[in-house]
Amino acid sequence: MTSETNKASPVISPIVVALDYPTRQQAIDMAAALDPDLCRVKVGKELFTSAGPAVVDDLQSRGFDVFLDLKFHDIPNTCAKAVGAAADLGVWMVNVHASGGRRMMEAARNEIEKKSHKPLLIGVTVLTSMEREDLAGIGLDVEPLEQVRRLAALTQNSGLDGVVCSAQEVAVIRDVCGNDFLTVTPGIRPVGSEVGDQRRIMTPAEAMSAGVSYMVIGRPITQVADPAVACAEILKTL
Ligand SMILES: O=C(O)c1cc(=O)[nH]c(=O)n1[C@@H]1O[C@H](COP(=O)(O)O)[C@@H](O)[C@H]1O
Repeated sequence: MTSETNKASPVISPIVVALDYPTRQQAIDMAAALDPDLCRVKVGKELFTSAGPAVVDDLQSRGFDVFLDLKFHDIPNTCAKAVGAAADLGVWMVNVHASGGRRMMEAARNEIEKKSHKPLLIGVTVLTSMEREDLAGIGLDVEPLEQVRRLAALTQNSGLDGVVCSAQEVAVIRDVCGNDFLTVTPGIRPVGSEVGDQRRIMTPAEAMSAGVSYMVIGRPITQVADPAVACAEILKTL
């Protein structure tokens, strides 16, 4: 269900740089150091909440495809309208929490189908910061891989274009959902970089071999002395 608009995107790199900043200016400064032919960018909750939709316009006018990562999770009507508003911003990709369930995801899909610009619609499975004990804490007595597999199948059956998951789960998702179903993987950590709050991680090269469609990378690029060099170095390993 990938839209024509997105198939036409000229960027061949799988890297999506997470612009997790508190101000528009910091995000724009980082974008200025990056090449829109070598990566896409992600606007998440921190930046969107502080800078608003204008920052999406700023980044798009600089040539970047924007992944609007607001992980919508609400009743079907509210979620669908939010996804529709994201489509109206012209973003390349938008996501919802798959745990919002089939009716919520179908409503989001249907809303996008009404729009002239159709972003890729992606379901977040199990956050890459979570491991088995975190799932137990919310009442799920299951391995992350099993929960990811279940939510990926539900996401595909609800008509979405792909999932956010860890690169560790990509092989299983390809088995269950096929090669056209997109996998978007945060939790990417080059050898030697700080793991921080992430738990289910892989290096960029491992993620590439696992067959991820896109890898989301934040701090290993944005928190180093030369982000452009870090991005180029990671690309070289792929
Ligand atoms: O949807 C996401 O992008 C996302 C899902 C997930 O399961 N884990 C995850 O880390 N993310 C986002 O991916 C980015 C990862 O950033 P770093 O950990 O700094 O590389 C952050 O902006 C997270 O909000």
